[in-house]
Amino acid sequence: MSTKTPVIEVEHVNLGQNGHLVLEDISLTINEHEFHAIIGPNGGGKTTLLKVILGLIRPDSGTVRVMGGTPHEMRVHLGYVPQFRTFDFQFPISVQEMVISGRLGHLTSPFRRFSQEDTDAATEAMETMQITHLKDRPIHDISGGERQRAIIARALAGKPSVLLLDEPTVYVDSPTAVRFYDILSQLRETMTIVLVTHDISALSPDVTNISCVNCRLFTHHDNQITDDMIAGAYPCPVELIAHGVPHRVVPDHDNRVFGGRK
Ligand SMILES: Nc1ncnc2c1ncn2[C@@H]1O[C@H](COP(=O)(O)OP(=O)(O)OP(=O)(O)O)[C@@H](O)[C@H]1O
Repeated sequence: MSTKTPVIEVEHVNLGQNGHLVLEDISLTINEHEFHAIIGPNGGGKTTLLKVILGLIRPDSGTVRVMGGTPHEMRVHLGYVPQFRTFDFQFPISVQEMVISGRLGHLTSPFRRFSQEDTDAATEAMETMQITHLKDRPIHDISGGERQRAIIARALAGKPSVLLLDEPTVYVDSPTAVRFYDILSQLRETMTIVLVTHDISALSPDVTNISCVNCRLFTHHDNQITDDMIAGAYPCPVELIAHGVPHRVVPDHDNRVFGGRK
């Protein structure tokens, strides 16, 4: 029997923002080499949960362990791909300069220059994301899909053990998203992947685990989106995950839930 090694352990996390409870009693374990999707409606707390895991926001109560340590201690093992819109693409740097900036967490001093190891890691990350041909182009001069790949290459340059991505397919078309998910599936051989998205119609068939967040967390520790997860997390009809989408991971379901409730 294979043993699972937890890399992220969230226990009884509560967090309020501006007097509103955003995360309520969240407990979640993500094991090594999982491709874990965190889904949920807009404003449901997905990004906030990701930031708690990354140690960017402290919960009001509860604990977060990353590879047995605190998120702060283990920061160098976490690769973070924030939402696309948080990047300033007018910054006058090339794709290669952007990608190698993902090595900053590995510098032992802010005054140290990038080493050959840093350059090699950036080169490898650009190869993985298939953007080597763009390396000398200014980042303001490439397409949205290419920018998205550059952001992910930047995270990969840090050689993370866990890659956390926030809405990575929002600005890419369907064929690009499919290629992108193929790359993520390959990356899973060497790292754990945590992907946040509200767009459950575009989930990869290779996702191994799905958790649903809407203040509280609903999960079944596998890759099924079940009636009770949807009923718990989505306050309104969810036809968007329904029919005609290839590779869907929704099992037989109760029309009362999927047809529009509440
Ligand atoms: N810094 C903050 N101050 C006040 N409220 C906040 C802050 N950050 C998040 N919130 C609120 O917390 C809730 C959850 O936000 P969050 O961004 O985590 O949701 P999400 O599920 O990622 O949404 P989306 O799919 O729209 O990106 C929202 O109601 C949001 O307005």
